[in-house]
Amino acid sequence: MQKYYESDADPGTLEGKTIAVIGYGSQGRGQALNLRDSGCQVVIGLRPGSSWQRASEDGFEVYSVTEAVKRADIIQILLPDENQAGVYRAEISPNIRENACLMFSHGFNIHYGQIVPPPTVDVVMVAPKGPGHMVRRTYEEGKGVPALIAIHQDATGKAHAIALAYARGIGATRAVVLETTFAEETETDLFGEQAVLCGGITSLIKAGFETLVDAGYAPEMAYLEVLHETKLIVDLIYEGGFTKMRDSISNTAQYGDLTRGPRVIGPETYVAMQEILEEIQNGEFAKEWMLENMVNRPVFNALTRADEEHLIEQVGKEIRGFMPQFRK
Ligand SMILES: NC(=O)c1ccc[n+]([C@@H]2O[C@H](COP(=O)([O-])OP(=O)(O)OC[C@H]3O[C@@H](n4cnc5c(N)ncnc54)[C@H](O)[C@@H]3O)[C@@H](O)[C@H]2O)c1
Ligand SMILES: CC(C)(O)[C@@H](O)C(=O)O
Ligand SMILES: [Mg+2]
Ligand SMILES: [Mg+2]
Repeated sequence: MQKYYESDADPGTLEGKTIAVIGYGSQGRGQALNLRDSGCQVVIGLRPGSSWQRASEDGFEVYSVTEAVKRADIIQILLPDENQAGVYRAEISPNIRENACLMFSHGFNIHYGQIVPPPTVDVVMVAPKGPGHMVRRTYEEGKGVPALIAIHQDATGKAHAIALAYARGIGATRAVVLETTFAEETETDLFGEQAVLCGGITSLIKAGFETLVDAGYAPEMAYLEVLHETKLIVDLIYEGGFTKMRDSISNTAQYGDLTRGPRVIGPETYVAMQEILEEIQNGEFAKEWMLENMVNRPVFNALTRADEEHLIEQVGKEIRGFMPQFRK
């Protein structure tokens, strides 16, 4: 797999170019602040609302999406995936300059054909492999979050150099940048967040919590055991893989881990993961998510509310309130 580091990117590629960051949420804010600190010229494109005020308070020139796109050589679309196609049709497509570079941090809309850019523009991806808040925090610490780059369309012959320079601007080349395709990024990203990072982990924690509470143990005990300590264990895995984590836990824990873990994540889970991956690959998930948005998200809202009201969230709020590391 092709990998890039700091010395592979030429920051001069972005000299004299205006980058319009469209959207100022998790990724928009993190990427825009990092780019500015790296010496890039950045404007923000938004609709009126709370993000507008935040971007202005952070010292950015903020415009409507239409005005920002008119000023831009590079347009990084950091709107929610479900809003991108509508905004693209109404405000980006009519105003985009010939030879501009259209950029994404996730391939969803290009891969599933929701946005079809004209052949006169570059279409690239720079996708940080981490939440936007961490993109900013690690940059401020002098480090970076790894990123993926991909080229969908190279109208100018400079698409690759722009993507790499942008990745450097957000701090990603301080870690590592991997070359991929829109298809590979989209499918692996959706699978990861559904089956492991977000869906898998919350379901696992919830199942452990409910099992302990249903058996009569105190919710506070269950919370500390299966949620709070998850981070401490995952930090060790993150730093040095399973081996470092297992070096740090007791032999008793390690024996339980090796013999009981596969009973929790057994053949049934592999089948479910396979099905989830197939729904991503054949476009079924993308279609379901687009339709869910068209009917004002009944499933999304009901399931979000149910989890917000779950005992684990109430107990967690109370326990974190006692711990100094969570106080602002
Ligand atoms: N959240 C992450 O950490 C993360 C990580 C990797 C990739 N991504 C990708 O980055 C992109 C942005 O995701 P996010 O989570 O940062 O989004 P977000 O929901 O945090 O922020 C979206 C921003 O767009 C603005 N916005 C929404 N609708 C708008 C409209 N119609 N017109 C103008 N502005 C509008 C919002 O006010 C907000 O500023 C997505 O493609 C996502 O898949 C996100
Ligand atoms: C941060 C994630 C989960 O990795 C990203 O893919 C997202 O969609 O927010
Ligand atoms: Mg994602
Ligand atoms: Mg992701």
